Amino acid sequence: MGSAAVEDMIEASSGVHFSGFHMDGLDSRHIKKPMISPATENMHNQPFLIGVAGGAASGKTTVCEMIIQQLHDQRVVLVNQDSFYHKLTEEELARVHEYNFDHPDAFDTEKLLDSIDNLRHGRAVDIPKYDFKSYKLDVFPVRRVNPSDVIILEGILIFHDPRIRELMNMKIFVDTDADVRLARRITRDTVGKSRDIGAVLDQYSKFVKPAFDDFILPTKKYADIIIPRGGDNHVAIDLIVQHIRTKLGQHDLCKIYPNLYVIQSTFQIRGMHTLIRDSQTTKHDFVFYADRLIRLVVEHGLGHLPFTEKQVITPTGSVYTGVDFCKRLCGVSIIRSGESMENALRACCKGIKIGKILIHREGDNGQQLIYEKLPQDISKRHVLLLDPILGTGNSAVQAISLLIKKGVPESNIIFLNLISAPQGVHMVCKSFPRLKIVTSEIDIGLNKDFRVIPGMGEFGDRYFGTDDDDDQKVVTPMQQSC
Ligand SMILES: Nc1ncnc2c1ncn2[C@@H]1O[C@H](COP(=O)(O)OP(=O)(O)O)[C@@H](O)[C@H]1O
Ligand SMILES: Nc1ccn([C@@H]2O[C@H](COP(=O)(O)O)[C@@H](O)[C@H]2O)c(=O)n1
Ligand SMILES: [Mg+2]
Repeated sequence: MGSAAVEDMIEASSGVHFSGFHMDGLDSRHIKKPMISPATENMHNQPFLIGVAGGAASGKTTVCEMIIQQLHDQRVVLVNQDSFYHKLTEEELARVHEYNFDHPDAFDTEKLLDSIDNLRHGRAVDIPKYDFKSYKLDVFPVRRVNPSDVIILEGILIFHDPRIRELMNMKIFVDTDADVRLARRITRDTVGKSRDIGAVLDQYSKFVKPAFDDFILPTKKYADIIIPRGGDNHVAIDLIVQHIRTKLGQHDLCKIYPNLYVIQSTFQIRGMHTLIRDSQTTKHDFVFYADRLIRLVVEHGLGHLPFTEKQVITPTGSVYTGVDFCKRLCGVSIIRSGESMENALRACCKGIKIGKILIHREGDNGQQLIYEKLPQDISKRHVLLLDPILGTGNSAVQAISLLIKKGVPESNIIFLNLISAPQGVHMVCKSFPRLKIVTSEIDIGLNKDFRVIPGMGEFGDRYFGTDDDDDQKVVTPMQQSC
């Protein structure tokens, strides 16, 4: 994904992610509003942008219609590249059989980009309808396209321009044999568009086939998914729809960073977050609920380790085919807050070795590595890096860089935290695309003091009891019942 797209995502993804919670009943006068930038105030959810390319009559529209049908409960719009054909001059119209409709220059790509930009920023656009018979764009009535959760861009050359390609979250290439495409084209153009068969074959050999070879086929390499047999391939379409559904349920940052995992939110998890974030929660309850959440994050993180298949004999004498845990493993905690996660890791992985890293923070950027104690053979182990809060990402980057310097492959590091700020996620995921981050919630951002907001204050102080006035804190009904 391109830098412009990433910057837009940063802007949008810094916004509140309520995950099913409503503000009804809350008295807004008592809620301190975080200081947020105007860009964040205008935040919107980023649509999931899908590109569908392939030769003419390969089945692109058919595939798109099948996806849309399966996503009937979502807001999905289809934008055809055809709508952006340049208007032909009188001269071109007079000699239309010499016009190359399959060349990238036949399309008004700037206008297409402008429409996509508007849709991505939540603005409706008017798109002309293209009439294949008259070769004209019907400006009246135009088609009004509203911003949606999923935008599908379809067209023979939709992957040609890198600026459009970079905006796409998923790229599909419909791969259908040339003879099938030609046969369908002949039927479509003669029966559907009342064209003369000689002219159709002439256009095919003069323009369509060379353009396919020179411009369309070379874009196949950009596809994330290649669908052979188009609409007949129900398995591929089901998988694509499943993937889109997963992505729609995720935080915007997960759409751009495949190495970021936010554990599935439930009301239990939200309840635990509510307690640990509440400034009135007692130290005892803070530790109890933080430990519960940490355990969930640790278990989720362990799920990302490689495994080997293992068969055992059960007491009934039957064979059970399962998996064996990854053996070469260690934890590394970033002192001091990270140490709060050690017990959960020890509880899950008996006898696990745990190393420590201390990074001193001076303001935002003055990071200094003060102390490290790591297992000697760390380069041969998978490392679970522990820190409950990911803020600016500066300490995390220092710690990860140290692990890599010690010979730990980037892909062997799983960074576990409870709360992440988008700024830290961007920094870590961009710097280390092969590492995995597992977190339980992503917050709005950082305040001017680089503290995560809404956040939960100084985790280490609250967990280890080094903050003050614990006695004044009240016990809530939920704390009593759970
Ligand atoms: N799997 C298929 N089997 C039979 N006909 C198909 C299939 N997929 C598409 N078609 C037909 O082929 C023609 C071109 O399909 P379409 O989806 O419009 O392709 P494209 O959008 O790539 O030009 C249409 O008439 C369509 O009905
Ligand atoms: N006036 C026109 C405009 C375009 N074409 C052909 O349409 C093909 C693209 O449309 P698909 O739905 O098949 O993607 C392309 O091959 C153009 O040659 C046309 O024939 N007349
Ligand atoms: Mg089509």
